[in-house]
Amino acid sequence: MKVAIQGIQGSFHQQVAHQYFDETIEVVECKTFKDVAKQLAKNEVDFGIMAIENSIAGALLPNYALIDTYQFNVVGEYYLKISLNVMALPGQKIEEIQEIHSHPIALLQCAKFLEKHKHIKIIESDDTAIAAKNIFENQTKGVAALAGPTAAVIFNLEILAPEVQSVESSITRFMILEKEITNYQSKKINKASLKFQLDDTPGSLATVLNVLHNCKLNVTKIQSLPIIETPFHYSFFIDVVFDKYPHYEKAKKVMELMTKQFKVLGEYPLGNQI
Ligand SMILES: O=C(O)C(=O)C[C@]1(C(=O)O)C=C[C@@H](O)C=C1
Repeated sequence: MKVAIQGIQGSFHQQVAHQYFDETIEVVECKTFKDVAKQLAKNEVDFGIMAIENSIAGALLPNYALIDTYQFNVVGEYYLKISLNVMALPGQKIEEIQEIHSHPIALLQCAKFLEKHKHIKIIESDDTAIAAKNIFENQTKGVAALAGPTAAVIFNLEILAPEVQSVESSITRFMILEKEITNYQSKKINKASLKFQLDDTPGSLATVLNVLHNCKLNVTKIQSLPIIETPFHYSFFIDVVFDKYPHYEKAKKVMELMTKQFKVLGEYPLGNQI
């Protein structure tokens, strides 16, 4: 089975791929999330994995847009604890570090640390592990990477400052994507990701939320995304959790009538919350 991820060996996406599936899968490394989408769209891989939100840095909005425009199906989700560490070639002190390289979402998670070390220049990289790999391959002194502990082991780097995320518990939620739904998922479905638009009239969103409440659905996330063709109008992306599938089916029928462009992005089992 082939699974496309953004990042290389030692990245958080790679960890998720092996933990969600198993060690036997073939991981297809991509430079960008767009490349992950292209691989999946061309049927080059069976699944794609995309980070969708982090508990400190917030939503990865471009990934909402990719999942929507490529019409992928969300077939699962995975929550991973993110431990970010400052790592560099062995024998250096934090005072000697002039640059720190990492994925932009990882950098955002460490804003407090970076604020305290103003002498360090912040440079964005494609993923956390590639930042570590570049230091190792070029044997660059004075440069650190912000990455997970596995990257330090793989690329022989020393951890100068462990766990520098702004709060101890940083968790990223990842979406497991398929182009066409297969029957891989045999677990109970109790979560759904939905998208819709509304007329810009008073109470239109409140009415939808009331329907969800009346149908005993718990809204776990609501995200709006601009409709780029009509400035300051938005699409809504909502995640709901439910005990009984018929309750969700009822809500879905009402929402199909009440909203515009209603779309189910995926129905899947709620991931294990950390
Ligand atoms: O750079 C990595 O290691 C990734 O897997 C990417 C990514 C992200 O896209 O948010 C994954 C989890 C962390 O939140 C930080 C970075």
